[in-house]
Amino acid sequence: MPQIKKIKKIKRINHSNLLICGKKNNLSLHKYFKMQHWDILLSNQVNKKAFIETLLSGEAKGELAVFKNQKGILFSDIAIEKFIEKEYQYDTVEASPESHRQLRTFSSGERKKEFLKYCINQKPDFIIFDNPFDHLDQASRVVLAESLKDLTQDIAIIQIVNRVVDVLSFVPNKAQIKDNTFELHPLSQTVNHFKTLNTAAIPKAIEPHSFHESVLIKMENVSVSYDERKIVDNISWTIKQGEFWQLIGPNGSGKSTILSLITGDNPKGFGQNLHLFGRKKGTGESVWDIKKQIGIFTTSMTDLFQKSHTLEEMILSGFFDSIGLYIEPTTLQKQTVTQWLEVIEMSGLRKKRFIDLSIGQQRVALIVRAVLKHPPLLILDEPVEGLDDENVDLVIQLINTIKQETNVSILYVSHRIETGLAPTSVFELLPSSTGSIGKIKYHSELN
Ligand SMILES: Nc1ncnc2c1ncn2[C@@H]1O[C@H](COP(=O)(O)OP(=O)(O)OP(=O)(O)O)[C@@H](O)[C@H]1O
Repeated sequence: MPQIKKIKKIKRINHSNLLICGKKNNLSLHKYFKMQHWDILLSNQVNKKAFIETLLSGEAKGELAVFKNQKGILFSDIAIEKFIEKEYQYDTVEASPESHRQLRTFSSGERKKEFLKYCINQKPDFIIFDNPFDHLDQASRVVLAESLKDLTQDIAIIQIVNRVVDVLSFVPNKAQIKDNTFELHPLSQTVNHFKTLNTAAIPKAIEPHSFHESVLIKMENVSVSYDERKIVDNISWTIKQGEFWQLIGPNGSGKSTILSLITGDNPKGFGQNLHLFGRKKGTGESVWDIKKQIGIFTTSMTDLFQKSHTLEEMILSGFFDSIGLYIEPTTLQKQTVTQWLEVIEMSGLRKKRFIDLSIGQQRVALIVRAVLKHPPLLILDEPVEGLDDENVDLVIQLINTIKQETNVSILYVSHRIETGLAPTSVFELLPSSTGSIGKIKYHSELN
């Protein structure tokens, strides 16, 4: 933004501030003079944690040096998780004292709202928002964007995003950071040409799975209540072999609840008309009977692989459903992983530690691990959250290829509709006062 415009804006803020407050001391004028709002697009190559540290510790350089000696606070999913853990551990209510409720009892959207109030109460000079729109449904996104816009009247904001679509139009200063020099570059809106995966040769399953019926999951009039509050009401849904479903629904509509029924983890499935891989829930099946039919990716799985496993070992461990590699893999298993690494173009990284890979590489590798045995059902729970546009593109290519080249059924859960993703069916949860009802929004038999 040209300097002249910035000065005009600063003058206006000072003026309105004087009108509202009657008087302002020099310190406040100084503060308002420095108030700048930034939107920064970060590639996944950038060490985000380190970048945020530089901002909070006042070590940022160049144009961001304005935040030196200012009190900053971080608004992020990790900060919220830490709060939830702390409140749970000490049995306290800190983030939302007026509600007398712990943060964990709120839905994702509500948590963000409560935590934002908490951040504002700390009276910071600036707040860093790390991908604040992740995990939010469309309506909650609009509400949060409005709150951020209002907030810019009083507190400087620095929004850090990984996707161009999340850049806010009302934030005047925009830049992108491409590497760990943290150097600011002008934000380019041009369409990038991303890498194309070599997806022609997806390795076949070493052993065909043992489940051959066409219906994998069948729920009829399934309902779940918590504390006498109905969450999902009379859900009927069938998932068949080879289908590609996307499960959508606003925050709190019950998507995770439905997933936990499908994975056999939710005891509320007992006594209901719920059939998992040919068996009615609660007829003596073991959790293992269900788990072995499912390959799963959730973002929290990344944290499981924090030791010094190499990329190759991490993927190989998928054959044994273990977190580390404790059994010597067979030659065939090693060959299969070698082939997969070629598909995802990561052969050169096979001996690199998984934790040293970029977040996008980790994500692709974890999805490969989940699909390694060609399970009847692959569950992908928000697989592109936190990724930049380039890595989103890679993950979507991989998912579409799994659909085209294998008979694995895919259940993809996300708030975002990705333009490149091609689910053939969509199941939607629609909240009501008596729990969410389920609706097949779209279903193609041509799988
Ligand atoms: N164990 C539980 N005890 C009490 N309430 C619960 C429990 N698990 C989920 N809920 C409530 O059930 C509702 C649905 O939650 P669920 O996590 O299934 O929704 P979701 O669609 O996955 O939400 P989001 O998109 O925000 O992750 C929420 O109001 C949640 O607070």
